[in-house]
Amino acid sequence: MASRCSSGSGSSSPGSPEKLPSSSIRVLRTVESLRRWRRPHLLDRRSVALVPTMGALHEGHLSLIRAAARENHHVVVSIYVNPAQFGVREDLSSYPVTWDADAAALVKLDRELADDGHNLGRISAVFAPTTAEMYPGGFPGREVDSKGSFVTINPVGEVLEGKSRPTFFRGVATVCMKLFNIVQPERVYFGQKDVQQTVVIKRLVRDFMLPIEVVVGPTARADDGLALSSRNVYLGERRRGVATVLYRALKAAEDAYKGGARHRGAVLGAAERLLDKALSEQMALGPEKRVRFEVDYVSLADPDTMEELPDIDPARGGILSGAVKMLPVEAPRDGEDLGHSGGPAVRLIDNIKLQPAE
Ligand SMILES: Nc1ncnc2c1ncn2[C@@H]1O[C@H](COP(=O)(O)OP(=O)(O)OP(=O)(O)O)[C@@H](O)[C@H]1O
Ligand SMILES: CC(C)(CO)[C@@H](O)C(=O)[O-]
Ligand code: BAL
Repeated sequence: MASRCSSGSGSSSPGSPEKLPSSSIRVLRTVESLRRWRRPHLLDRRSVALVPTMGALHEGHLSLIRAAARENHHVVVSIYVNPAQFGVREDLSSYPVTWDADAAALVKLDRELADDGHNLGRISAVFAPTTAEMYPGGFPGREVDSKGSFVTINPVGEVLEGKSRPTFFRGVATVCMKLFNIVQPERVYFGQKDVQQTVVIKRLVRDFMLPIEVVVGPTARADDGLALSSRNVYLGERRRGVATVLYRALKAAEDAYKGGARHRGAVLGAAERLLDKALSEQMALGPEKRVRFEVDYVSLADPDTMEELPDIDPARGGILSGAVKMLPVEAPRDGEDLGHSGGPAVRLIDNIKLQPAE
């Protein structure tokens, strides 16, 4: 369960660099300190990887760090909850901040990496800046019409997640451009769970000629298939039991594709039927038992543009994706676990890559 913690408590003595407790992982909080750490590695030709995160680390993040350590001499993990990507009515104020648990997870993983002879590198640094550091001209605001130095990647940033969250990809692209310029990584690691984000980042790298390789790691899932996500802590037990509905729906659509369906209606219809049935079953239960959810979208899109597909070209495959809003529990039972911050509505996303079939 996530806990709130206002600041990091790395170990340091006067004059020595701050490190995570009992480790060699440096904690760098300023652009200047990161650059100072980075400079010698530009000269000694040691490769540096960046794994950008917003903290509240889970196995999905750790799997990206493992992949980065296998292929690079140094791994930098950034932990920064970037306000610019949260809409004005989104969950910035309650987003889980779990510095101590994150630090412990990184130290444990770093030992594991050191013991495994197959890795090129380990976790060298955590970059944990403040918003004043990341937005030196002053934070430009979270409104759609806020003025400031933003990076926009359209039209891919306007559809699907971008339609529901109009400032989201502007915030992501802007902060990633900053992180890439600060860290100057050879490789960056992103998760397939946020598939549209990976497409936006690949465009950013291509269109701004950044000398960076974008690596996408597979979605880490719980045993029942739910995609791991920092926001899962909002769910509480009752909604957690139903939260796999989106994954099951996408699986049903994938099964239709694997069974030979190629038309959009036939593929997505399988997902929509599962969602309708699951919602009807929930609504038949009383308010003290049921879980209500709203489907934001279910999509079948081109893997390179995220534009909707009328049919699947089996030579190219496609991306099945969706977003579902799990509504707050209606009639909580005495002592019921409602989740982090009292269990507000929580928007879950997921996707499945339809592999080329021919
Ligand atoms: N289940 C997962 N498997 C693989 N990568 C993941 C998973 N969840 C997140 N990531 C990746 O980790 C990186 C950092 O993501 P972030 O810190 O936002 O975590 P998150 O769990 O996606 O949080 P949120 O609940 O806010 O979406 C992103 O590249 C994201 O795609
Ligand atoms: C890439 C990212 C760290 C940018 O803030 C964020 O969008 C995330 O955690 O996926
Ligand atoms: N993993 C995506 C970050 C966000 O939803 O803000």
